[in-house]
Amino acid sequence: MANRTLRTAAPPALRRAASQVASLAPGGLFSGPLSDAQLEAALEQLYVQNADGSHDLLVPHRGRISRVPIRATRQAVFDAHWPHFKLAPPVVESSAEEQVKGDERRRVEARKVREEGGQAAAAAKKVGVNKEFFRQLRAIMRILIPNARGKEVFLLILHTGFLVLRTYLSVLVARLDGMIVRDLVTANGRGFLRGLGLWFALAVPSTYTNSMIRYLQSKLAIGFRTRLTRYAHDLYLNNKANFYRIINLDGRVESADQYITTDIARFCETLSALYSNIAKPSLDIIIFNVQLSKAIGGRGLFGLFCSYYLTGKVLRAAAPAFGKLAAIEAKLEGDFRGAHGRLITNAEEVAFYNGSAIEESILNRAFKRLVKHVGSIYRVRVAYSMTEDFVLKYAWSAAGYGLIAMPYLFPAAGAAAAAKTQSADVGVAERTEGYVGSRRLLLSVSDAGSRLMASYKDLAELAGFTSRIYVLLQVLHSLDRGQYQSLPRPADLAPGQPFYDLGDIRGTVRHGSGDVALTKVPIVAPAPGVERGGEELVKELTLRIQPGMHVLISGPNGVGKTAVARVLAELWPAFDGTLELPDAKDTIFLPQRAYLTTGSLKEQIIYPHAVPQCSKTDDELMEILQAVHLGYVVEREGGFQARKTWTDVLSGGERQRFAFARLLYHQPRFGILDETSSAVSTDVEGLMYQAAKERGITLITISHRPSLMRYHTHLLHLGGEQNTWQLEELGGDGSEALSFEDEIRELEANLKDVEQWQARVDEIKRELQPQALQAGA
Ligand SMILES: Nc1ncnc2c1ncn2[C@@H]1O[C@H](COP(=O)(O)OP(=O)(O)OP(=O)(O)O)[C@@H](O)[C@H]1O
Repeated sequence: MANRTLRTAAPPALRRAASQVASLAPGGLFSGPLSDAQLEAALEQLYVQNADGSHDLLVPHRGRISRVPIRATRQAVFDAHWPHFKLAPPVVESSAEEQVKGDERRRVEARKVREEGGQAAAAAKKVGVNKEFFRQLRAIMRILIPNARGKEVFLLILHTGFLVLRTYLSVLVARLDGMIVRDLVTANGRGFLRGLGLWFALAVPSTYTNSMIRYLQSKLAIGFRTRLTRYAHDLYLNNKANFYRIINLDGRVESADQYITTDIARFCETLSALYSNIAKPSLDIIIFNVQLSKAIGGRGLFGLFCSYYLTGKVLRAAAPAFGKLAAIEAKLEGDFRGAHGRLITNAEEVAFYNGSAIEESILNRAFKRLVKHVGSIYRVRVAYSMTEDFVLKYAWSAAGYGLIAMPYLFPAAGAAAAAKTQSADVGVAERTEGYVGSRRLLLSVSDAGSRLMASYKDLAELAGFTSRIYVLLQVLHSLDRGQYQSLPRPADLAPGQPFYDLGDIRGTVRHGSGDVALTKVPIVAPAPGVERGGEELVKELTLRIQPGMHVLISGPNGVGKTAVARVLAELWPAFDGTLELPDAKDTIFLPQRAYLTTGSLKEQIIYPHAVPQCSKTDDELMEILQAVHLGYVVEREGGFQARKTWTDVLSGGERQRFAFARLLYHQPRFGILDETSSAVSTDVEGLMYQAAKERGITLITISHRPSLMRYHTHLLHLGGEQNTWQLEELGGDGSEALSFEDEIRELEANLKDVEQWQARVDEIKRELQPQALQAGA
């Protein structure tokens, strides 16, 4: 969609198309080709809201639009799963001495986790096919197969049916093989031709069965992936902003995007492939061995099993830690992808600095680490593959030859007597038939065995992916419940000194208040997994902002101004005191960087509303844009429905004005603005502030610009000694507009004083001259 403007449809046509899209039955499909208007309507209208709160996505696909029902995971489901994902409670030490030792151990562990790049990386070192792996897999299976009547169960049953059918067909093929060779040896042309006909007749169901097995395996993988991705999304993107917490308030998972996009996909593919890779050869081995036992007898079969057992032992001992290697590979893939993501996000800045060379070396370093690791996996695989090949292809076959030959070389007495009565030719033919059949079965067993052994390697790799997915879900579950990493208070911290541990948040938050109020709330920069805890930026802030009280927050860089906004937005916790907040819909936060979403021009104004929620007409939206001096953009960009990469086409100031337009569109009771107009000229800035106040929005502004004081009634100054703060009432009602004329007048008045200041500077310089100082002395 990059930089592509769709042809603007006439509004009535668009409205008609939109109503067609909305009236489409759930699960329904628009048959193509769609008109431009319909396509626009569907692109614009991301989803259709249902009466029960669920929504149906409108997904354009190959010139059609399908309506896909999406049901959010219910809280009851998360509650039921929580016991399977929660961390084991810390061991309670009985004596004070043990307590100290336990605390030290937790500190060392946290340090190690940090050094190793997150919990997932640390966990990767312990993965393998063990009890913990099966526990984690069971917990994830609850998400993949939520009930016995689900689609996945049906797919599994069908899949199993085809697996059995394929094994049965293989047995038939083995028998037929023997018959064809027998007819050849006895020069039975008719029998040979009949055998060939049967051979082709069997080929049709065999090829169909093989294709169906692959198809069902892929269906199962995509079904699992859909369930797991939706589950992770529901936890990641809910109203608790867990996507923010996982990045900023928790050090356990790095690059969550890699987990959700790539690791989940690889986990599901490996899992569903593993089912066929284990079920099919296991079934083959059982059925083929039953068949073989008819030819080689009970003793032969016992010998065969002894050889399986021995080779299994040898291979297991020779197998490297595939799970651990796979988990580390996934982490390194994540790092590499993350480095690329960072470059894309900051492309313009890097280009301005001409920073390609250093960025390339950062990317290459991440890639090199990945390649080195993958190279080492290949190396360890060479030795393992050699052992596997030798054991499964050659040792098994040799043992098999010996076992098959037994009945022929050492026939039982009765069988030998019977053989004598038959003609020599018939005896040779039957022996050949028996031998070829058994030989094919044996080859199949050997093949099944090697697939089973190979699937042990897949199982070990699955253990690696399982551990990563499990850690992701565990962290998301615990963040969703407000449970963070906790560390003990450092022993050397003075008793009166505060220690801010994310595991010990004591503040109270009350929603539904008419004001924004903080009572003795310390503003603390959280530090997940850091021994000394969070850093106090502002000491116990107490402040009540009532409607109509416009507060400007100022102070030096890094003092904690944005941190106050983060606490008010509940992104950072209130470690102590009481926070009173209005309902979420009554407050809008405009962050420092003006965020632009993907979608149409209209969606930039109404964000985070989606089109179906838009409460204003195009004319009303135009009025809002004019209030922030952006009216011209609609025509320039091709209408409200135009879709572009907005960060590329809007200037910095325009982006900030769009953010202000959002404030006017939502018209909340409180607007918390963080340097929202730093790139906007002062005259337009003044008009925007004026427009917001006229709409009854109480402003809480973070800014370094003193010119903004005139739009506020109070000044909160941060950055006093020992993190103190000061609230000052500003003169006036904050309603004075600043125009260019006002600013010029103000500057001219200041210029008048310049002569006086210059005279004073000269005076000071004179007084500081050495002669004057000596005279003074
Ligand atoms: N995600 C974070 N995790 C931990 N500490 C942070 C985080 N973001 C910022 N900090 C720290 O919190 C302190 C306050 O940051 P904040 O962004 O509130 O500063 P500010 O007063 O708004 O500065 P500026 O005027 O430069 O925007 C800084 O020292 C910074 O190092």
